[in-house]
Amino acid sequence: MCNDKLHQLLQALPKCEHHVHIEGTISPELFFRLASKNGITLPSDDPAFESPAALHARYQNFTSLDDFLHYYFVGFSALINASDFEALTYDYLALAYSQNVYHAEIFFDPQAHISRNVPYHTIIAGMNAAKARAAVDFPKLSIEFIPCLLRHLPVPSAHELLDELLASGHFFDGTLVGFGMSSTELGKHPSLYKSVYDSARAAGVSNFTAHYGEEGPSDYVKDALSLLNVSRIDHGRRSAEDADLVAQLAESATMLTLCPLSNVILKGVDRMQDIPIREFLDANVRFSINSDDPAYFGGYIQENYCAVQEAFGLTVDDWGKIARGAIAGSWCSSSRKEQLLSEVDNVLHNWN
Ligand code: HPA
Ligand SMILES: [Zn+2]
Repeated sequence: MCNDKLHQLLQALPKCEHHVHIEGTISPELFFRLASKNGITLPSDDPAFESPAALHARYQNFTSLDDFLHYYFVGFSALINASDFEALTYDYLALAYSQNVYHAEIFFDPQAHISRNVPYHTIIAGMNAAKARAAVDFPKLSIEFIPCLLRHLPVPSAHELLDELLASGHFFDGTLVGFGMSSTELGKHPSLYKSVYDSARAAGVSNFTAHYGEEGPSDYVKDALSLLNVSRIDHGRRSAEDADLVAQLAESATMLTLCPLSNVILKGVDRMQDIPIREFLDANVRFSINSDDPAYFGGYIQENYCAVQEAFGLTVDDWGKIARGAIAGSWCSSSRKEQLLSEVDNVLHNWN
């Protein structure tokens, strides 16, 4: 919780979360509980897996994205049944709603489940069950799901994933709202995935995003825009290193889904103040503020908003711009955007 006087506004502000990996919401406690229930053997060669407290402690010392990803993917091993995915998703939605998230677009990584013989339909059954319960319990919250291809796996595996997703029909019945990619960035140039994105687009998928500019250079972001035709970039922090790219992002209204605590914890920046929040605001680059993998990075969306406020001392107008930009960049209907905008306007109006 931040001490800034804007804290109450930041809590009350209706929020859109566009960058949260559902598997990144598994706390050490839930991981141990599910692993025990499902009879999963924990890695015996790493003292971090001796207890939830030891795992928490290890999460304070990530050295890089790939160092984190090792623990992130071990976390997957505890997720076996639809009920596990339902519990994970519902718990995230409950917490997000308590922080006034009104629109959540949630990533998940099917390849890393299918390869463990957990079928795609098991994941979706669990997440959909959570979504159905949330529709009753959290009436102001809209929820979308976005599968991510994993870049540490061979490219043919991404094509296989796309084939399975297309065969499910889920891009066209409202189950999946778009397509993204994540995992290791360095060495994974967008050109490697052009054929996957082209195939998805040719099959009728709309709404594309990709993680770039987290560890990788601004050229990766530029090339993702031109080669993959994405309308969003996840992270995109390093775009600020290229003034022409910043102008292009502003001109095209491409949204960056920034994850401030993630960048600090994974050592992408030394300090929160090094994230180019002020530069993006001044250049009219649209961005949202997100939690990424909140169980690993020490905070959900509210803690990210507060950390940004503490580092940058933003004004009410700045927050209005961020909140409205996040709505405009959301993958929801224009009538839903109108509703979200009026919720934001209500809160801002009453604040002034
Ligand atoms: O921040 C991230 N970057 C890349 N891959 C990821 N998978 C989960 N979180 C991340
Ligand atoms: Zn991410």
